[in-house]
Amino acid sequence: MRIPLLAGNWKMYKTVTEAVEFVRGLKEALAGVQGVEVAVCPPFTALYAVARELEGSNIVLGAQNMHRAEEGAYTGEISPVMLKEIGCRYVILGHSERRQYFGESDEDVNAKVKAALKHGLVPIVCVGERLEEREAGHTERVVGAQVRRSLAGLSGTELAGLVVAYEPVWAIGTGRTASPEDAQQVNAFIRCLLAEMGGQEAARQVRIQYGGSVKPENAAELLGQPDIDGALVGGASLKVDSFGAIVRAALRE
Ligand SMILES: O=C(CO)COP(=O)(O)O
Repeated sequence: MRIPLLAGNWKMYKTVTEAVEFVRGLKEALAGVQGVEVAVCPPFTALYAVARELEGSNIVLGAQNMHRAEEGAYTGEISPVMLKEIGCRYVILGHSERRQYFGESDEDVNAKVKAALKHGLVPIVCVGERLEEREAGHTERVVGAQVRRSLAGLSGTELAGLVVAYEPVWAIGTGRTASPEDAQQVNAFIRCLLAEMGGQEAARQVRIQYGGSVKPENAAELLGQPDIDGALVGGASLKVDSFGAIVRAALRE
């Protein structure tokens, strides 16, 4: 059984004060919740304070990005060692906003994935097609290439332990969600590909999330699909009520 992972990607939202206040509310809202894993991924500045606030709770911590090197002269960057020490379990890698605005390639993502695994962080590796690619019928070709390149050179055991997030770019922050059937189809395709890359057992274990305008109203149907093992939530993860409702939708499924 794959335990669904509901992760909130806060992007560049919330000061330290706002983050701590939010997490206090979320802890209360999710007290006693079991059977799903819940993670929050605040901006770097709030990680330390949020980590302290989460101690002893059923919510875990993730970061939104990292550098591939352990340390070095890379002004403005954060290393996997730093994230691990602060208490992160997850790190989002290759988010489409990183690819689009910061020029991250699949090769960059691959190097970061390997560095994350080396330091005991679980990567949440994001893939997804743009609107024109979907409309041209190239979704599987684009997503397939991203998966193959971003996860190249990993063993079956390594693949089994990570998380892939299918996030169609046209559904991010637009209010436009992939239909549950479309999302299921791509997630199942990714799982097949991972079976080719790392074997059936790895494919059976790896968790594949869906992301892109997930909200309380559509969460249950998306999370009810057999190959959707949780959600990577942007906007709706910034409010306790909406994120809590999405977590509860996963519990029902
Ligand atoms: O990019 C996302 C999560 O990583 C999705 O963002 P929205 O949920 O705001 O569409």
